[in-house]
Amino acid sequence: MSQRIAILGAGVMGETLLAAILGQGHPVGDLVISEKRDERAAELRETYGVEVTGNAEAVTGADTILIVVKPQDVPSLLTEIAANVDASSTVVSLAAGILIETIEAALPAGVAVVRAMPNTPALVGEGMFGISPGASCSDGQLVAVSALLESGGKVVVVDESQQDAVTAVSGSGPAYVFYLAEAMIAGGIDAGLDEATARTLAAQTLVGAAKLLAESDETADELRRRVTSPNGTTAAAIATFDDNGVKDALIAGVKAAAARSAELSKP
Ligand SMILES: NC(=O)C1=CN([C@@H]2O[C@H](COP(=O)(O)OP(=O)(O)OC[C@H]3O[C@@H](n4cnc5c(N)ncnc54)[C@H](OP(=O)(O)O)[C@@H]3O)[C@@H](O)[C@H]2O)C=CC1
Ligand SMILES: O=C(O)[C@@H]1CCC=N1
Repeated sequence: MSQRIAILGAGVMGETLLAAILGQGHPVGDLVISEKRDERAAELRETYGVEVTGNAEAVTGADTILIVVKPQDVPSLLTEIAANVDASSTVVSLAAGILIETIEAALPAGVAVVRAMPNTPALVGEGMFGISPGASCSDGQLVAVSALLESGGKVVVVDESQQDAVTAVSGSGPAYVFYLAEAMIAGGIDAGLDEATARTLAAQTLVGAAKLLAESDETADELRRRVTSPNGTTAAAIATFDDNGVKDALIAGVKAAAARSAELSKP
């Protein structure tokens, strides 16, 4: 049975989800994306062959509605679509910090709501999604949302109370890794490499280390120690990081992201 999917918001994450869902083999005719700007709408039609409309039109008759606008734009969006959302629809919000109860209160009673936190590696099929069901979401609806998002990567189900932490670790996390990559590339250039070579070395090192972490039973700490020969090069680097409080600063950064996510949840 065909499932009509509406994506509301055609920014970085909206386009990422569109590409991932199409990549999973969903017929383009089952999808619709909303966009106000004519130029952007034309670009989306041309690139993906997808239907582009306004929000109210997009949600009409949609089985699954993905909300992918900025958190501050969610309340007005909900007001705009509420009358056109069918009670049998599943609404998935990917907006950081927006509570399930806020969405449920703005939509017709009984609409199934799922809060999801994605990340941008979904663009290459290696995303991470933390999802939380609302009170009206059945097990079957949650499984269907999970299967849809798996088009972009892995999915874990968490209690909504953990969403600020999920946001801080995996939602914002790719930015921390790119920050590390920036530093590895800059350090490599200072040490004598050209930029392209430094980028290749850094990128493949991050891919390889991430794969090792994902596939190994060892802790991150154990894996790090296995790279670190006594009195060797890695020991010199780690000692310098520790002297400069790098790990403490990163932990503080993750906590700041969680705190900001919690702040975004406040009315
Ligand atoms: N980017 C990321 O890594 C992640 C993002 N998210 C969440 O995803 C959501 C979107 O983020 P992101 O894609 O980065 O942001 P963007 O700003 O790139 O995209 C948001 C899009 O929504 C559009 N928009 C704004 N208001 C409306 C409206 N009323 N109807 C339809 N479209 C509208 C904007 O258009 P215009 O620019 O014209 O206003 C813009 O194209 C956020 O809530 C964020 O918290 C979550 C995890 C990771
Ligand atoms: O920075 C943000 O607020 C969004 C949520 C997680 C990643 N990007």
